[in-house]
Amino acid sequence: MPEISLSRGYTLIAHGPARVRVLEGSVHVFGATLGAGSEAFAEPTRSLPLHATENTKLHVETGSFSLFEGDTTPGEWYSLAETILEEGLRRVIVVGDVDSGKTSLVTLLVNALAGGGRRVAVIDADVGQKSIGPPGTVGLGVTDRQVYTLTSIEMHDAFFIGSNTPSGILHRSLTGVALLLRKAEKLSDFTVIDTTGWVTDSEGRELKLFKAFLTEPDLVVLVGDPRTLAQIERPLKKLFRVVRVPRPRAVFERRREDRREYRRWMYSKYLSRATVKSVDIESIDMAYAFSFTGFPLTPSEKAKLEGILGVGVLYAERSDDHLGAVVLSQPIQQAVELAKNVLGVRHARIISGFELVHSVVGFMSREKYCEGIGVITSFNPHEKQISVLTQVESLSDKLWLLGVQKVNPSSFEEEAGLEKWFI
Ligand SMILES: Nc1ncnc2c1ncn2[C@@H]1O[C@H](COP(=O)(O)OP(=O)(O)OP(=O)(O)O)[C@@H](O)[C@H]1O
Repeated sequence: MPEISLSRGYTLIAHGPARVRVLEGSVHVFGATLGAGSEAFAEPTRSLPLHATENTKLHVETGSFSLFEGDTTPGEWYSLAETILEEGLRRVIVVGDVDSGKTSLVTLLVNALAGGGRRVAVIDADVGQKSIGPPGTVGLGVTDRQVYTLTSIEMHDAFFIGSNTPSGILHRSLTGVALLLRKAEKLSDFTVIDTTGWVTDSEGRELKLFKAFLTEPDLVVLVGDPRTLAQIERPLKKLFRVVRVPRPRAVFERRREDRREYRRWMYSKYLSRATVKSVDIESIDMAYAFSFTGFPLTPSEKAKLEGILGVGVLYAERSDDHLGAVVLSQPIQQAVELAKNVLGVRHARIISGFELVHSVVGFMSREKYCEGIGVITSFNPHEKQISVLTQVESLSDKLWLLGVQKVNPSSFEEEAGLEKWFI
């Protein structure tokens, strides 16, 4: 691939996946300086604006490129960063529409605030288009150095919400932000919170409002179209300091397929060193599910249940209002109703176990909200074993959080997921 001479003042936008090496001179990417010898990688479906601050020579490998005159990053973004640093605004939340440039602005703020002994925490609550932590999580990373992309900040911890959208589970997203903020502020001088681009309907607006109520930011930054953000801006202005900044002039909008492809890349990143581990189903404790949450039935209760259902029962449990069972074949509905009556429960979840296959799970421990994620690869009814592709060790001492998303463990492509609370 060719060498490119980039004149001072021009911006070369690399569309990922793309790799660029600076041969001579230097470029700025969201405020981070890349000098001669540095390399930059634009993630699949994302773009990196390389702004030449002097006459520069680049070596470009793979990817496509566009050239712009001037800096495509708005001047207001740089002034905003200066204000935050000068006034010591420790807690900043960035809110905006999809593809408004939120993540890029957060990157620029990190670059302006980190360094000189200062540490910056980023809480990445953009669960569908993650930079820090796998998809379906709120992630926390801390850095004391400049980064040209947030994905290079290591995940310190995360909170698995179990879905690529907070829709219907706002409480999980809010709890994740609250818990990680507590951790973030022990580790850093500044915390910047990135959010999803979901700002338009009532649930999306509520999520943003509650995130602000919960985090009590020193500054709310609204990025993008004022008309889209008006219903968030007015209430927030009454309570907090709010500033509005424009979106960059060269943002490249991503289609639904691009967003899926980006998630595929992120899943592969977090599962690339994973191995398949097998666990006895009786040793699992789960949340975000009905199954694996009740008291296991004794052998005699299980035998009685088999008699009522008329099918082999591998595992069964109950709580005050639910019966959960893993069975060898599906019983008839009347038998399930009879079992509910006999046990005096309102709900029955009778599963074969195969429903779980390819589900994404999160693993929580006492030390970390998220030790990592995994993909259930198989269910062996006769051995009562579940196998999971994961980097996490010793799965039976973790709390399993069952996600609704399914992912193919070989290609990492998303598959149709579970209905919430189906299992
Ligand atoms: N100044 C800029 N010049 C060129 N491209 C940019 C600039 N700022 C952002 N982009 C690109 O535009 C795309 C969208 O930006 P970004 O991901 O920051 O927006 P977002 O609002 O966080 O998106 P999402 O809706 O996924 O949350 C990205 O590929 C990003 O690299």
